[in-house]
Amino acid sequence: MAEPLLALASVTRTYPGPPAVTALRDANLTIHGGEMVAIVGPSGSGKSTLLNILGLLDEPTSGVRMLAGVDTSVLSDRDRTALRATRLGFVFQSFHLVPYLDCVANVTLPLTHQGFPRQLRRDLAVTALTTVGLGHRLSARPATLSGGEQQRVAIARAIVHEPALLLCDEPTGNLDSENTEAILDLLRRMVTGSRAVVVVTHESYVRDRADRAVEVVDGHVYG
Ligand SMILES: Nc1ncnc2c1ncn2[C@@H]1O[C@H](COP(=O)(O)OP(=O)(O)OP(=O)(O)O)[C@@H](O)[C@H]1O
Repeated sequence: MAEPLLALASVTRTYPGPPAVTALRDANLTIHGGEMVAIVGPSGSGKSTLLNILGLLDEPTSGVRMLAGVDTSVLSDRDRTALRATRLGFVFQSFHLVPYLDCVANVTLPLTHQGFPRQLRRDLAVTALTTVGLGHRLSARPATLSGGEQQRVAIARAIVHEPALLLCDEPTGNLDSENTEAILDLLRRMVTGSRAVVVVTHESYVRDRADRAVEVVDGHVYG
């Protein structure tokens, strides 16, 4: 089998407090390119903590995290940030678009510090916006778009640099059922042989669209 995109082995995360809270206990998880994985579990069970660790936004207290074969604990902060910026993309419930920038400018943001020439940045943003069905709204500001369209821009921004792993936190939480379906279809299309999509969700219909569900219960990761 191909090398996993991302693997956690015996990962524990304890917030020091006081009081200290162990939000993730001895977690093992492997994610391969080509799969869509749902992360589910009760409120406070550790889903956000897990997502932050998967996304290199937080560090394990103990255990090993490998991203694309690299043990991330040996990296400097700078190299870890660079790995996150090139290999990972993020989609959030509240779209986090910059209100005074148009769609193209929002989508080029992740490329700004990666040394791409301006014209290439624009071309990549136009391609990403076309992929999500917004090729006709390139110069629109977020406030002039529907919620579903804003989330499409956020997805374009998350894939513009061709990340290996797309991490989504309740991506349909602010959308009606029609837009939810469309966004789930789109996220499924983002899964390729070399790319995986991970979705934290409370919704059973989102879970049903994934290839498998990982359950987090009281900091334990199952599945
Ligand atoms: N920065 C922090 N400091 C201390 N404890 C924290 C911190 N962040 C989270 N926790 C605790 O860790 C546990 C897991 O929290 P986490 O946010 O990962 O759960 P969750 O499953 O994402 O919850 P929800 O579904 O409500 O968003 C909870 O007991 C929470 O109170």
